[in-house]
Amino acid sequence: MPTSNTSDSQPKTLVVHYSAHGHTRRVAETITHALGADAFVLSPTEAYSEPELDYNDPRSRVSREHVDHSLRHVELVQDTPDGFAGYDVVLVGYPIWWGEASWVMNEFVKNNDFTGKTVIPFCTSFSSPVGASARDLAALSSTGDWRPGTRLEANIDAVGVRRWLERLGVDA
Ligand SMILES: Cc1cc2nc3c(=O)[nH]c(=O)nc-3n(C[C@H](O)[C@H](O)[C@H](O)COP(=O)(O)O)c2cc1C
Repeated sequence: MPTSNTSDSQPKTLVVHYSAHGHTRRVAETITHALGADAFVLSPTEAYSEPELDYNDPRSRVSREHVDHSLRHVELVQDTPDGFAGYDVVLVGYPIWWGEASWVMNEFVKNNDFTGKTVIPFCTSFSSPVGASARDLAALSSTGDWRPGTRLEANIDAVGVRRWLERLGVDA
């Protein structure tokens, strides 16, 4: 449930993320605390097990989804955060999978109306840059003011979060 965003003059901010192994979760939690924002976690109806996430196994779930885009429909327990219409700024965090945004994000992006919202993508990865991942998510959504995506380090702190958003010119 919403915990903050008490002042009416402040933009109302939501941090949405998916994380398979906790790195993106850690960043999302840092951002949430730094901004006094609300949080929403994307949960696949069928959660990925460790063997299913094994990208070295060509038969694993994630490897098959990588090769065959028709398998990438990942149903979510909840597509739309409670009170979503009331948020001004939505930060969207995901891990990089094979250079792309984890496709767990796709249903969230496709099934929500971002009209009037500033959307700020961020990712974590082993080493890959954000690349086209954020632009690809923006292209999936026909609504919202999507800002450039940024790869963040898992150990980013509150000062780093503020610097990042200042660079983007975002008041969150
Ligand atoms: C299926 C899969 C594919 C991945 N592909 C890449 C990749 O192309 N480049 C990269 O730098 N890291 C890749 N990684 C590593 C993750 O992006 C990285 O560990 C990320 O921080 C994980 O975030 P999470 O712990 O929130 O899931 C991949 C991980 C998985 C599970």
